[in-house]
Amino acid sequence: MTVSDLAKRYGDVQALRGVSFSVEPGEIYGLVGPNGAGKSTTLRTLATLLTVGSGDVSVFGADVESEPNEVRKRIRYLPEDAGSYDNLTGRQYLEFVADFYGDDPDELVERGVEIADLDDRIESKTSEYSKGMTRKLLLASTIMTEPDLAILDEPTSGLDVENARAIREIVKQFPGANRSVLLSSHNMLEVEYLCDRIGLLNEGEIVAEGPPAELVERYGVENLEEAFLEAVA
Ligand SMILES: Nc1ncnc2c1ncn2[C@@H]1O[C@H](COP(=O)(O)OP(=O)(O)OP(=O)(O)O)[C@@H](O)[C@H]1O
Repeated sequence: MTVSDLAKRYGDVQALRGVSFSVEPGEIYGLVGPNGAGKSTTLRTLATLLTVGSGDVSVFGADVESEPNEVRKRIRYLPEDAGSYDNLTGRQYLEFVADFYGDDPDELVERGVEIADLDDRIESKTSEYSKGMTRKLLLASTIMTEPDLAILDEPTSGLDVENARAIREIVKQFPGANRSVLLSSHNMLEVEYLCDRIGLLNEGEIVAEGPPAELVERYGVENLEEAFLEAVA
């Protein structure tokens, strides 16, 4: 997956100013930056939901603008504010999603139930779920289909410590030889733990990129938060 010199404007707002990065098979790549840096805009463009302003964006060789259906076959996207269908139980929601994918929906649902790890609450209506339970269900429904690329927008935002940790473990387990993750976060500790490489995004530009430990070393600082401050200074 490659993003090359992506720029994007909303009216007067220049949201992205020439963003370039790639995600290699098997890795977890994090786009990290403050509110408004352009993380969601980048992820939504990759997920074929926004037009490319200028630049090139391709996923496994397919161009997101000219071949969006090819891209959609290979990716799954979890928006930050995603909801489920309130009148379904957790299991029914997984069944609903599984029917769109794969030849064996039952197997997908079983995998989803296992990933969500909600015990018997999987049989409860999702309208009764806490935010953490909903996020676990949605993340399970996103990755149970084993996409080549899972695009996760702020997967742990707004969750308590325990739920955030559960989500991180699910994400950490996901990559395989041909499966990678692109996520966004403004939590530096989280990306330090999760990501093989990160891109520090600020005001629509990647100001530094590399493995978290290498960035810390490059700037001669104690942690990623300080590295970010140095990179934008
Ligand atoms: N639909 C829109 N219309 C106008 N401006 C927008 C729109 N969506 C995003 N923007 C602006 O584009 C810039 C980048 O926004 P984006 O949501 O991509 O950032 P972000 O890094 O995901 O931030 P957050 O962490 O707050 O979600 C911001 O200045 C934002 O106000």
